[in-house]
Amino acid sequence: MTRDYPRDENPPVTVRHRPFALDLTRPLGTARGKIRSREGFVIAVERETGVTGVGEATPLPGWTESRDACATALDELDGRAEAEPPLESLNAEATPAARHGVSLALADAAARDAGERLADRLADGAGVESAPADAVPINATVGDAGPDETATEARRAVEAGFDCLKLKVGARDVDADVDRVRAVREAVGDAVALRADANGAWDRGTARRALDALAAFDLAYVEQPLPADDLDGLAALRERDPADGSGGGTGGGDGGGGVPIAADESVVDRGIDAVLDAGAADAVVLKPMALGGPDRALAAGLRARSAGVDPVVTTTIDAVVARTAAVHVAAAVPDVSPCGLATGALLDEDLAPDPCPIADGQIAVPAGPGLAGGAFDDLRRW
Ligand SMILES: O=C(O)CCC(=O)c1ccccc1C(=O)O
Ligand SMILES: [Mg+2]
Repeated sequence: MTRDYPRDENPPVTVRHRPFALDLTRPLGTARGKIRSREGFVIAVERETGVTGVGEATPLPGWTESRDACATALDELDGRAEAEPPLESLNAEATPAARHGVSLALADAAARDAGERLADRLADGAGVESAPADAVPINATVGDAGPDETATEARRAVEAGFDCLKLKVGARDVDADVDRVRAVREAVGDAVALRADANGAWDRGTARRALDALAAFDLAYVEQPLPADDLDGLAALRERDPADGSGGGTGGGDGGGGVPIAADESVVDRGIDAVLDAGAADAVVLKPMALGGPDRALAAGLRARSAGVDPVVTTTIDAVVARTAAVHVAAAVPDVSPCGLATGALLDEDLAPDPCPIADGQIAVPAGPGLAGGAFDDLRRW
């Protein structure tokens, strides 16, 4: 028999986890090095009602805790039946991936028990009034390669229906990146939105030079042109003074005719409030795995939105469970900008078939209950 629990009361759960390792089809080149493989944990929490929720903790060192630290945090929860949500013992700053995995599994279980989609559950919990979308706009992710290969990849993405592309920059000198961006713009034409992600590679002078040179290519934004902690530098690149009385992040435009700025690593390292308060960004990139869970990523997105800053949800090249969760998070953000959720094809293999079809530059939000109905049932049993 299923017992109903009021939504704020958490029934006892038993937590389990097991490791996985997945290779990328080919390494994703970034200014911070190549991502070649992803190692993480599938989490299952079983409620007293008999319902099992599934989650994923896939740490990416540099963005989250190490694999060992994640394993240690999860080991401490394993097999324990708890009346209190085990989330209390997981620190979102110290072990964000572990907290992500457990909070996702708990939310999946709660949504399944309630017969709701995860997106609806998340939106409800965060006080979002509008109903989550059934599909979310996405960008294609184009890695670091020479101009010809980058342009070919970009053209292929457009042929596949994408109208927003994000390319990695910052691993080469500025002139080489300008050549790559020019090659892509010429290959795809003016109707496609282009983003460039420097992953914090530039110093202030280089960033200024890069933005001036890239201004010719009508970029939707440059992501993390400066190191994560240089919030004042980011604010200055927007050509607006955060202390001029207009407040942080109220503009939502490009702050003075230049290239708009997005913050990614800054949100992880300094927190969403510091980024918004500093007026450091026109857009913020939110990675649920690095921010400690779908709930925390959604909360950050809503804070950004109310400060006039555009939220964008992306993955850390996660396996299918966490990618699907990120799709639900994005769906719960009203009018979300194109999100970096088309990363499944970067993996050579996966934990389960992908329940989120991509078409016409959009990714579908799976019907519930929970993450994706029965799609991950094999992952609940081991
Ligand atoms: O945003 C995307 O298109 C995909 C996600 C992505 O680029 C990424 C993936 C892993 C680690 C860092 C990043 C990043 O945005 O910097
Ligand atoms: Mg980024």
